[in-house]
Amino acid sequence: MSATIIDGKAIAAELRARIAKQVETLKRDQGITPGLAVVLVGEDPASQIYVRSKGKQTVEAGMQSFEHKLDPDASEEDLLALIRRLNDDPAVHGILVQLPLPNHLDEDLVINTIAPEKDVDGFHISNVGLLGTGQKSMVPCTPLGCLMMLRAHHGSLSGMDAVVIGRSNIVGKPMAQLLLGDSCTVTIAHSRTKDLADVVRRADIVVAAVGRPQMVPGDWIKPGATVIDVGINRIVDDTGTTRLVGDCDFDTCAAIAGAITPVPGGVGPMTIACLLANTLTACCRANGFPEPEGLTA
Ligand SMILES: NC(=O)C1=CN([C@@H]2O[C@H](COP(=O)(O)OP(=O)(O)OC[C@H]3O[C@@H](n4cnc5c(N)ncnc54)[C@H](OP(=O)(O)O)[C@@H]3O)[C@@H](O)[C@H]2O)C=CC1
Ligand SMILES: Nc1nc(=O)c2c([nH]1)NC[C@@H]1CN(c3ccc(C(=O)N[C@@H](CCC(=O)O)C(=O)O)cc3)C=[N+]21
Repeated sequence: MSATIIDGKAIAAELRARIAKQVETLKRDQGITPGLAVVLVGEDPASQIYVRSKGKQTVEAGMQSFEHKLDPDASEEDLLALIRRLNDDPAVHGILVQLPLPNHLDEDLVINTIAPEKDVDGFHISNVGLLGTGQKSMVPCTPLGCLMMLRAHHGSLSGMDAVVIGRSNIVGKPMAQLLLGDSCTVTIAHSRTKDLADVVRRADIVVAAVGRPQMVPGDWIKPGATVIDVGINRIVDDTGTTRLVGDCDFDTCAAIAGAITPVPGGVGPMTIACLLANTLTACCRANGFPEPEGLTA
């Protein structure tokens, strides 16, 4: 293996420590505690794990955590009413509705009901538009975490060729916007892309956000390129044990890449740290305080 491992877990811990310090100052000097509300509809076990871990890290950063659990068959009306209540609650600076939602709920409607300034996921159409036009917005946590790791490793990304595999609204598209904002030449690949291997081979930066275990092999990677693996896939390996793998085949990619993020311990921890960063940013904006430095794009 030759690649440098980009240690998302360590970078996230450092980010959370900086956030905790600023939260403490905010509480001491202004008497204000940033608050994050997380809404979970249903009982998806993976979602429950994420929500628990978000709540724990929110409290560890000195913030208030509000958890709202709704039955899997909760009505859209009830969910929208809850969101409106949280929009009006001055103790809540950030609102996250865990996705995916059960099929009977209109995801776009639900997201667009969140007040844009409290939309710490950055999924509201206003935030998507602001990001796309280079204006101040709430930036989606996973792509923001990826950008922070890329900047930590490279400094400037200007002029680099970046390929994002995946075009979802929550990862692929905002990731491409952020890379463009940092002056990369960006290609977005997806399930209809022809000759994906050749497209990926051109990239100095590969961001894989597909949801297919170990899909990207090392021989697609340009020697020395940086690989950011967003995928979180649970597989049962040859020995019968369940483990977490990314969208990239770690061993073969690490043999060729210049740098790579591991799964677990890469993008995942950065996502949660960026959620806390967005909550602090939202709290400062809501109160007219100066924005904390280095927490957003
Ligand atoms: N670490 C973290 O914090 C997070 C991790 N994730 C993980 O990231 C992964 C992607 O998530 P998400 O964006 O929500 O997933 P989606 O399922 O919404 O999107 C997957 C994308 O991959 C594309 N795709 C599927 N198959 C192929 C293929 N064979 N070749 C090329 N492209 C393909 C799809 O193309 P098309 O549009 O044509 O269908 C689609 O654009 C998942 O593993 C998810 O668990 C997600 C969020 C946060
Ligand atoms: N509204 C909304 N916003 C999200 O940001 C959101 C969402 N819905 N739905 C689900 C996805 C997924 N996601 C992850 C967050 C952290 C880890 C994470 O911390 N992973 C650990 C491993 C955790 C484990 O062991 O399962 C790691 O990669 O090291 C993973 C995945 C956020 N998402």
